[in-house]
Amino acid sequence: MAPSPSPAPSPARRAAAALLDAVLTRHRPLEEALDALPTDGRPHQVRQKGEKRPGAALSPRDKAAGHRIAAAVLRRAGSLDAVLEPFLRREPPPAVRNALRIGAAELLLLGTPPHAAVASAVDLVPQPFAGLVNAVLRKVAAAGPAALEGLEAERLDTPPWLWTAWHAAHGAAVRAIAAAHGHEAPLDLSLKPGATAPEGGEALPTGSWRYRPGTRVTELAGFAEGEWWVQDAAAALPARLLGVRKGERVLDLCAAPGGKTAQLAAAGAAVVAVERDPKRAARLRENLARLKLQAEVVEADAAAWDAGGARFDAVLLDAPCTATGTIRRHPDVPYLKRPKDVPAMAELQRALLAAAAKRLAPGGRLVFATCSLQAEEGEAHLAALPGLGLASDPARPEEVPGLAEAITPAGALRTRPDMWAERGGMDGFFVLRARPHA
Ligand SMILES: C[S@@+](CC[C@H](N)C(=O)[O-])C[C@H]1O[C@@H](n2cnc3c(N)ncnc32)[C@H](O)[C@@H]1O
Repeated sequence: MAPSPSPAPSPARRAAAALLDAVLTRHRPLEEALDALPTDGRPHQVRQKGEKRPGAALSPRDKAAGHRIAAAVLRRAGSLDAVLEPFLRREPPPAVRNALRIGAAELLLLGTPPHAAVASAVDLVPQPFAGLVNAVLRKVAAAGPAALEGLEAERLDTPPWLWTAWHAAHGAAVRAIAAAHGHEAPLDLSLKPGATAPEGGEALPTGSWRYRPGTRVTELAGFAEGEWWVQDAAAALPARLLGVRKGERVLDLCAAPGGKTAQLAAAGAAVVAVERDPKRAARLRENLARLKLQAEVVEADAAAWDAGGARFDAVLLDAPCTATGTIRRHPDVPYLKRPKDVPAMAELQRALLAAAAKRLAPGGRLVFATCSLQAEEGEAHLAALPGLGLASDPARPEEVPGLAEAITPAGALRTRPDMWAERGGMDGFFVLRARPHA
């Protein structure tokens, strides 16, 4: 009698395996891989390489569960591999390694009952590897979450080049930064003036509202009505520091998806928002429409666009960067970025900063921001200001309530994921404000 085929693994684990393959093997962004997962109702194509059988349908719930499992693996892959290490005689193929990581994450981090975690990980791999995965994960299950104790998780879960760079830039805080990356971030909202915050949130001193990690936007009242938008508390600081007033002409460079455009427009400024990527510009327009806010959206390269010679009272440049300040929200970042990306991004930022300075009216002010923890993409840009005819305009503690610790000796803002740790942390941003030389 032919052996009966093994049961299909749960759609959520199958999705998690596909997401890990995309990020770890093919170096694709997690969000792109998530978007590529087929939505409910269609037979899904998430299969192991060479596998013939069609998969089950992937519901939004399974997709969310698969995302959660994959994110847990990405956050703690170094620690999970260290637990698995003693039980492996040789390196398994990537798909088997990922199935082991999924099983170990379910056993040690996500509280899945051992039988379900082991059986479903076994079902993810081709038959010749089923015995290995079963044997290894049974040993991990026997050790339980105690297997993680005593490991130097912060270092194991951080690529060495990032650790070295953060240690050089942020000193002893590197350990707390790395520890913060082990946890899912809360959901932060920015509210339109006069809007009521959805229930269950905490008002933060800087004006954002915070909801527990895992909160879904669809759970909260007021989304469709355009009462608020999702924006990390630290991401709301650059526009806050620009301090725009009603009627001012404001230029928002590198604007999509538009969190900062929305802040500026909601403050009553006449905003011109420049975004190079047409798809992202379309998203920016959609977001503004939902929020019932106005801005002129220009699809252009901010480094080359001259605004027809126009000058602005205030310019915000939220420059593209390596995004190492957002690892809590994007745990794929450490696997996608390489050391050489940092100087390349810093060079692009210098060009954009020079272009932004040219658009500034006499007496105007400019805010430059990146969501990176790398000093080359942050603190190093201060040195360029005099050459651009600008002087730093230091942030004052009353402008960032509860966050005076983020003001650097040079007057810039440097937030880190370990700040406000008791409240759930914040993204890592660098923000400088400057004005033309007197
Ligand atoms: C950090 S994101 C901006 C986030 C946005 N400011 C917000 O608050 O929602 C950077 C954006 O810059 C855009 N971008 C990158 N290079 C650009 C350029 N040369 N000119 C204009 N936009 C650019 C990217 O497509 C991306 O949408």
